[in-house]
Amino acid sequence: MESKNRTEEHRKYLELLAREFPTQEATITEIINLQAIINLPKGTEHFMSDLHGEYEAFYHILNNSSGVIREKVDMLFTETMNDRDRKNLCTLIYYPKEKLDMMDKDNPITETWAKMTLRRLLRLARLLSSKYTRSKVRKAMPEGFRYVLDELLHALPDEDQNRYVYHAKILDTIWETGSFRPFVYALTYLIKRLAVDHLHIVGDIYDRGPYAHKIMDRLMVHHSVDVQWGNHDVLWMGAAAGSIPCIINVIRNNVRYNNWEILENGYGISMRDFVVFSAENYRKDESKNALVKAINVMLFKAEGQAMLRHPEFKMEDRLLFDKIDPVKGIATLSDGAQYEMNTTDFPTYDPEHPYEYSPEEEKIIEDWQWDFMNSEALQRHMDFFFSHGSLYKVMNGNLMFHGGLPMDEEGNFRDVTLWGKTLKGRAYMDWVDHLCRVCYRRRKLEDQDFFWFMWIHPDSPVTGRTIKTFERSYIDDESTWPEPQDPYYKLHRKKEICEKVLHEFGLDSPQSHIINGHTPVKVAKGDTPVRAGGKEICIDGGFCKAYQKSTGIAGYTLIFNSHGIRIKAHYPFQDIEHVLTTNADIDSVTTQVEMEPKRVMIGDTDNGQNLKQQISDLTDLLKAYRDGKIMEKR
Ligand SMILES: O=P(O)(O)OC[C@H]1O[C@](O)(COP(=O)(O)O)[C@@H](O)[C@@H]1O
Ligand SMILES: [Mn+2]
Repeated sequence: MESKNRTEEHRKYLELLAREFPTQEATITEIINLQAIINLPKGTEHFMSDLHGEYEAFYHILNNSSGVIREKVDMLFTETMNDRDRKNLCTLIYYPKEKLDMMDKDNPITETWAKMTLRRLLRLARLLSSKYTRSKVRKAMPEGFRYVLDELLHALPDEDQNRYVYHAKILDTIWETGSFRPFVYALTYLIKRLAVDHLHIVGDIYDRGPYAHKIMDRLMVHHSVDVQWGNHDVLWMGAAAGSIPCIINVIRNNVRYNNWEILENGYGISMRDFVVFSAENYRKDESKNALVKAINVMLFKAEGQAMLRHPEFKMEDRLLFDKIDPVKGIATLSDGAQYEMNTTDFPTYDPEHPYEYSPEEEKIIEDWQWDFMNSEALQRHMDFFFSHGSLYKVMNGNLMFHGGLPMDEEGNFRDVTLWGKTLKGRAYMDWVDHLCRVCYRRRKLEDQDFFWFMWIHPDSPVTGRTIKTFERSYIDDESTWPEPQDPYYKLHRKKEICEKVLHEFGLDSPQSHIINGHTPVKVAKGDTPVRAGGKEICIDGGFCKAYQKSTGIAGYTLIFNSHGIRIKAHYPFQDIEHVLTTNADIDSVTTQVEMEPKRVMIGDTDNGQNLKQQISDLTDLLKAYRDGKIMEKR
């Protein structure tokens, strides 16, 4: 009975498939196409993490494809071009418009140079396209020049003399019709598009740096990308869903780094009333910034209220704002120890009701909540996190997440009770991912609070530490600042723990890795991104300028192609202007993490498994046509 049902279901499925492939020829063509694809080398995946608003560095690394374009240019042209010319060619590929503008200003571009450059770009595009089917390359081409590009890329010019003449004629026409520039734009776009097949962002796009909104706009037009949520991203989701403690944390993170543009111009969040309120109510006689003093007070009130609403979060020891002496400037921490505070400026503090907002604070907060919830751009960016993102992702043998999983000291997955369910390991991660999605849509008070839990709580998979914003804000004695972390963040340096985590997610291959961010790799202090016998790779390398002193570099990209995994450590990036005038690239150091025992083909990837299934279904369909069980439609 069971198997009869299955046969019946399969037949129905084949009938649906027959709508798309109505004849034997159509079916055979598709089988051949898919067979060809699975025998190509796997496409290149790039991974980046902890971008923290550094749009320019991010954009440059996108443009230079993490340094891969430079490698290919060197590979093809070291014999025939000197170093300077190769660098010039790279800069042209990265920033074609700006580079051509600059060249034109000095000397008009000559026909000879233009044609030589086009030939070089075409050779490069040909090299990069060799890993893809012709159809995929065609789809990757900008529409306007698709036909010409296709002609020029396929059938190599040295195949025969006629081809060569034909290609030369096309180049003549491009020059004569004044299409050189748009053609260079199209070709350089294609080169960049082919150099990276898929991009993973392992969290923390937002905060500290100024232009996270521009990063989001760029990611939203990327051809193939996914995001694993970071704690800062989740904080912004919560703010967009109307959570007041999340909103105030967002404002605080950006006020402290002077990022007005993202708030005001990026998302239309008005800071005016808040600025006026701070100036009128907070003293100027201290070195402390009035805006920071004002936002801190609002934060500890909002967070105190949230803790009181949620005794189940068990955060009593973080209820510290009611235990201050605002006049003497003394804070009492949960262990009873007292510390001098760095300010006594608390104009809105009511000792009877320490967690209540003043009427002015209340009004500002209400307006912000409206702004966040009604910012079209912000809502669009956050929607993208849900359509293209998740808490974790498993792909081609790798497990990606921003932070970690709750563990005990022995390395067992630790139970967490959240919204009525007690779970651990992967089941807990799935539950948290699910709750984020539900809460983002529903947006009731408890839904909003859930995002704040995700930002602040040691049990949150994207945070995993006790956040000490109170101590870091008010107490200069830095011995109170360290934020104890979940045991996971120590244990994940052991190979057997990583293997256990990977196993939990169905990954048992020797070529599996955990890829994460969240804790900056302090290269300057001898730390390395590859740990646990190669099982754990942390790529939080400090795109964030504020952290570059401790990391010593300016970000990592991990590159996983058919030959294996490499890491590129990038050195600090100045700005685009500097690249254009000096051809400076972001220098990078490459480390081979792992070589594949044999070249990885598409058939070996997760997508390859789907394709093989499709081939098998199409083969069944072909048989059904031949046996007369399904009729062809011509
Ligand atoms: O995910 P990240 O980048 O570690 O950010 C979270 C950390 O940021 C902090 O809020 C400190 O921020 P700043 O470095 O900007 O002062 C810590 O309290 C917290 O642990
Ligand atoms: Mn983080």
